[in-house]
Amino acid sequence: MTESKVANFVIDFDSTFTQVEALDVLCTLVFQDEEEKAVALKEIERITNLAMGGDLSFRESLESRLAILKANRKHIPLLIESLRPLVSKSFRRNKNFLAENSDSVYILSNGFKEFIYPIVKEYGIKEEHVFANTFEFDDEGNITGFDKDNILSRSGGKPALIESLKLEGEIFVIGDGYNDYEIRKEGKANRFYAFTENVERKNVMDFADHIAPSLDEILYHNNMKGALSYPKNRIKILLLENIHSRGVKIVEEEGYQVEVHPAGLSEDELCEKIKDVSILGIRSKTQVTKRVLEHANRLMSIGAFCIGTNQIDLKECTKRGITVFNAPYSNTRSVVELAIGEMIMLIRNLPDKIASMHQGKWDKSAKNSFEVRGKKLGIIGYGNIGKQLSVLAEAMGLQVYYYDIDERLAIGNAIKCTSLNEMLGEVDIVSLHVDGRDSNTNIIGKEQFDAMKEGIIFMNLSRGHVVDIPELKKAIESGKITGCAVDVFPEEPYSNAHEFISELKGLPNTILTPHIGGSTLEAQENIAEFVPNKIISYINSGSTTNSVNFPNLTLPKLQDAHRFIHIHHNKPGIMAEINNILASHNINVMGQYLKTNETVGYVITDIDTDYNKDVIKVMKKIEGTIRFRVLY
Ligand SMILES: NC(=O)C1=CN([C@@H]2O[C@H](COP(=O)(O)OP(=O)(O)OC[C@H]3O[C@@H](n4cnc5c(N)ncnc54)[C@H](O)[C@@H]3O)[C@@H](O)[C@H]2O)C=CC1
Ligand SMILES: O=C(O)C(=O)COP(=O)(O)O
Repeated sequence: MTESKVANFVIDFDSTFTQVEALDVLCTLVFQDEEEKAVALKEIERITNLAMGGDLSFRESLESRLAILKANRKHIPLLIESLRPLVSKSFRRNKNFLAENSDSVYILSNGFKEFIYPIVKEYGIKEEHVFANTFEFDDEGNITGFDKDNILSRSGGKPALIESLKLEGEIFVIGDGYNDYEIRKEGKANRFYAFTENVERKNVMDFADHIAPSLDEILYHNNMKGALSYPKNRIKILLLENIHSRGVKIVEEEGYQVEVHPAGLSEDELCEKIKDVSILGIRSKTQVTKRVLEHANRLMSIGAFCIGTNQIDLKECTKRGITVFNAPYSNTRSVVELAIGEMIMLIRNLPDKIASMHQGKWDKSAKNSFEVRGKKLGIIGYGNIGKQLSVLAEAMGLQVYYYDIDERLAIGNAIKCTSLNEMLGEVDIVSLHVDGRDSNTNIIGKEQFDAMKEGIIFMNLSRGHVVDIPELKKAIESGKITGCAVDVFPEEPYSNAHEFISELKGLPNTILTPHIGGSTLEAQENIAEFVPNKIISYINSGSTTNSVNFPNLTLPKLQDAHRFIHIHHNKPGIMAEINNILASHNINVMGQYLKTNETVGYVITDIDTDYNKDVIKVMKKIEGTIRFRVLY
């Protein structure tokens, strides 16, 4: 980062200050007929791109575009109205910066002053700092051409104009087009920022001194105070395991640098990839181990786009001040529906019957086929999924029993069991819905299968390692289990391209599914909306609502204040130290929030915006500090 110094910012208008090309918008206002409009727009866009890419002289392009347009003076106010809401987001955000630095901000455009100035003046930009072409009109107000004496109506006009201004100090050009780069090429500017918030032109970006996806990035690059404490484009998010496009869109719109992978990554691959990643998005497959976290120099947050978080070393994340969020309810219903469907299929022997039909065998018989109505269902793990299954099963006439290691209230007429083995000896169908904590490894093994009633139906849609697979196989082969559904396995293939290997393959009346309990489009879309919003809220405000490993703090929106976020190892005295430091720096505290868990303390302090910045260094040095950041 360079030291702050007075520089002149020379800013392009079309597709830089605004998100669009103004003449394209004018076209949509002039042509009422949709077909005519589409043809004209296409032609104008083609010509604009040729000129922007440096393949057509600017004057030729301007003449051709105005000739196609046949616009009139009366269209100009309409154009201004249309452009006003289309000012680029980062320019809107940094309105104060533009106004406060109006002495050194210039607009340099090959567009037209008649519509440019009314837009930019609202951002404090001075009229005498706006350089652009001007229209010529006939007596009826029709736009017939442009002032050909204006240097900006010629190719190479921008460098020539900058030279004529004889500006003092450095000149930084911000633009999306080749003609903006030309100013730098001709040696009339010190730096060219290719502005890519609205369009990315490769042949412009290739020449840039710096590629800037937003004005925030340019201000940050120059150590100047903009609207954001940290430019969003510097936040890299890596999304693995085919996360629904809705989630990708949300983080793209937030302005993050997004990298997407359809499958999971191995530990080695992830160790390499994670180095410059600030946010990681995964599903149930990716193992975020201690070793991965040791490589995660910049990681602030992990989004598990699923329910289970046993694939993440949560303790290590907490120690490192990395927040973890999941989607605790979004696929609950999908799992429950699959469990209901499967228990009906199994009790009717459908997996075997279906297989026989495909082999040409017609086996019409009621032997070993039953209704689920009136049967006893035992649910192990009476959490969100277990409870919802309880409600639906009861509605179908099953008698529900449940067993949970924690105190869980019965829903409806469900019967709570205090002993797992006793419950297993009572029920006709058993369904596992525990979480995947390590201590749940093989909780269903020989002893539990032995305790089950003869002819039981067994389902596991929770985690693979909770069942002893060789023992399950024996129980199926012995006929103790007459129907079995397994959705989750101790070893699952890395991606759809890898083979599924399991000793459960080929067993009678056994449904094997590829961990799809939560794989419905509804669930995936809900998850993809829920998790990014939690992470974005954490990044923007520090809120940790619903975090699975951090003390949960829901924070008010930051207004006219700076926010200090201090994460530290939970040991006595740190809070007092923070407050002593704030007091000794004469800092006016406007609000303070603290929450701890057994590992970390999370302290948020909102302070008056005018403060001695030395305090930041001192806060970072407090012994036990894991992370410190400032938001505004
Ligand atoms: N197949 C799939 O695609 C999906 C699988 N899942 C799995 O289902 C699990 C459960 O999900 P939720 O119900 O939302 O979680 P939850 O956390 O609401 O419920 C889990 C319940 O299991 C209980 N429990 C934990 N260990 C136990 C044990 N040894 N014996 C008895 N009870 C025990 C807990 O006390 C808790 O009440 C998730 O953790 C995940 O691993 C979740 C979604 C989709
Ligand atoms: O939500 C969960 O815990 C699941 O097991 C679903 O995982 P998935 O997103 O399908 O990899």
